Amino acid sequence: MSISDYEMVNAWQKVLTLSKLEPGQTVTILTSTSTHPQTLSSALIATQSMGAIVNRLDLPPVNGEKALSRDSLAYLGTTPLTGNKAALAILKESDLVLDLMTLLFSPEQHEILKGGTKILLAVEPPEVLVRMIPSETDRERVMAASQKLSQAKEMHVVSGAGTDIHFQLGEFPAISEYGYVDEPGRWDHWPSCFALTWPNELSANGQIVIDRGDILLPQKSYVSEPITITIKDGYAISIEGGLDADLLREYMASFKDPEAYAFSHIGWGLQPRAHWTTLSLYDREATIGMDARAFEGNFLFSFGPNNEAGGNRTTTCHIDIPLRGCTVRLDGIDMVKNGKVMDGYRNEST
Ligand SMILES: O=c1ccc(O)c[nH]1
Repeated sequence: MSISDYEMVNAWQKVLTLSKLEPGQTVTILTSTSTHPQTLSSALIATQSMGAIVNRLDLPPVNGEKALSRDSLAYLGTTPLTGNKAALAILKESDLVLDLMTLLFSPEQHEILKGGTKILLAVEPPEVLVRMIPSETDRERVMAASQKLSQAKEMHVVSGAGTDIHFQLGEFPAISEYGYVDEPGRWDHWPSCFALTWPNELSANGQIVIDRGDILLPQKSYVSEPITITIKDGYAISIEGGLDADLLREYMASFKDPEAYAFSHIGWGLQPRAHWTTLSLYDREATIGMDARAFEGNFLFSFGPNNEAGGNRTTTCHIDIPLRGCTVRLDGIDMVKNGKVMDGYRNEST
């Protein structure tokens, strides 16, 4: 069901207030051909209603002829900002960038954040954004989880389907995604609400079973028969199963890049307003699947780059895979048990 302009303006005002937007600050709204018109028009109204100096920067799309999907997270690395000094200059001069285009996993994003500019990504449909307006409660839960991740030395993930994998941790920071940018230099994604980190390089070993009903992104498909992935020293060395496995293996092979089989981020979902089922109710290209990434109790892992965390691996291939029914253990303590978040750690740390 669609959302009224009034509701969407109101949602932006809540998120911008949580993001501490002040009168007189400069906001630049970054758009491209895939930007949702209602998200844009309501952002322009909300930012001006809060006294901001508002710009809009519209950039032509890139990589259309290289990517095999139109999903903005499927083909990474270069963006319309690559080599575009004038566009970088306006964004670096802004206090807040509303990214309605998708800069994620780009070197330009880091360059903009370094100077203290805040970036908030928002590319899901308006009704999804309004259903998951972030809250300070979301932030508290995610911060507690990412604190546990930042203190842990090892993550062990198991499931009844046969997943049994160990990751060593500590080389990279823990990231908290809670949907608003309340500190200078912060990046976040509305909607989200999950904690993640990256495994130490070459440290992942074991197997992951993507079970029936688990989700592949950007494929936006629910796996119909299990896919078994063998992991050795940080890389997927085999991807076996039925048609879903063949499709995943062929898609990753099309990038002709051995780094596509390395791990990107690992973590778990904490958003009670996100649902595993939502993807089954949307046309494939109508969403980037944030319900799948954020639903409470998932184990979200991904293949691809680690430059987002400060690593030196960049690859244009990025696959996000949220699993149900896993137990995620940090240094022997269950953070998620059979797909249910154990919030006890929140009481300990807050
Ligand atoms: O918000 C996001 C979206 C995609 C991703 O891979 C990480 N975080």
